Amino acid sequence: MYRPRQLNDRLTLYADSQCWIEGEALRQLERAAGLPGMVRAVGLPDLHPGKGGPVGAAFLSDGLFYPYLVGADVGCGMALFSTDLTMAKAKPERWSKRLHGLEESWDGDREAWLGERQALGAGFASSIGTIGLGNHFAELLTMQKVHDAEACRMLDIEAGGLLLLVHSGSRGAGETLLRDHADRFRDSPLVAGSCEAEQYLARHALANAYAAANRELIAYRLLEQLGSGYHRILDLAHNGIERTANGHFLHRKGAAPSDHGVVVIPGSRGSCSFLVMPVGGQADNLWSVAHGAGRKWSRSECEGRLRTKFPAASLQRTKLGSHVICEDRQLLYEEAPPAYKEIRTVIDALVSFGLVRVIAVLSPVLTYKVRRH
Ligand SMILES: Nc1nc2c(ncn2[C@@H]2O[C@H](COP(=O)(O)O)[C@@H](O)[C@H]2O)c(=O)[nH]1
Ligand SMILES: [Mn+2]
Repeated sequence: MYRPRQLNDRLTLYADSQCWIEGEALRQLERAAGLPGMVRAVGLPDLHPGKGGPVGAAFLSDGLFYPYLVGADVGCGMALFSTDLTMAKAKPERWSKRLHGLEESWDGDREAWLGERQALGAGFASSIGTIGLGNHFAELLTMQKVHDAEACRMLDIEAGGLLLLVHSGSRGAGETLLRDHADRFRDSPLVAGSCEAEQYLARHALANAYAAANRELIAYRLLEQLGSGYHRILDLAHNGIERTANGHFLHRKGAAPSDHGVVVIPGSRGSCSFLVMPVGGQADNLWSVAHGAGRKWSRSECEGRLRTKFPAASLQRTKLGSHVICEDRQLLYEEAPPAYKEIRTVIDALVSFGLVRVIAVLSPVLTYKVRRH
């Protein structure tokens, strides 16, 4: 088993020589780990630079916490659902023409949906059930390889069945939460127990609940169009702050919780995703593992790098044969598979550090990003 790199007495990096990590991401990680009140920090193998701080990292602080480290999409995460659909009867080409409307307001009872999920106070009811732009998506996947059949059986996952992975967050709720904080405190921390800290944490809890309710409604809306029910296998937020049992604050920014059982770690719409089971105590890695492959290229450089080799229309199919619904030319380039790092190096690193074991490898069938209105 490999040992992680101890960058200083409070900072550990879980990346081996195969993981490419940008210098700026390391600088951001070191800077954040050195902030007042920080007890410990970890960088994960998908580490890459972010707006305020690094993405692919977790931070433990004492007596105060830093909203800006978690950013505007509080509660953003991955939810995985089993469906009634099978690969044998899948019609991805037909579905890619038929599926629609996940960028438009849901015409069902939004208040009831939010209320039943303790998310009504978050506001932004008109956005519930919408994917949002950027890196968010809903994706049907098939099982490419099963490593642990018993674990799959326990999770109610069948080899020929299609799974639905939804990546979305708290939409306007998280955005206004960070904006309101930054207007008053910029990147300063909030002091534990202060009125401002309690107010922030209360809105954070609502944003988290909203994000999970959003992912479930996206699943419901998409699968309703395909005549399928669903069953939630997991829902894990990779951006957020939680109070630990001993009163510390655990920040996760692009870090999947590894203390709630099975985790799905996506690659890109053109590569595999992995279902993994965390193993061991997980305290050294702050109960967190990678949340994805992590970006290799910034959004602004993608079109320039890819345009000559890949006409926009060619990006609506992937080299794995899957279909992509994305009627936004710029987004097609910004989120193209080459913009992301190699997921296998991330998974190999997690396995070699003894943090997870692989249960199954999933392959994309159809990815829904956005339809033009
Ligand atoms: N299976 C898919 N994975 C994707 C897609 N687009 C991005 N990704 C992966 O998800 C994470 C999300 O990271 P975040 O920081 O934006 O929360 C990213 O690192 C990629 O590995 C996709 O369309 N399908
Ligand atoms: Mn996310």
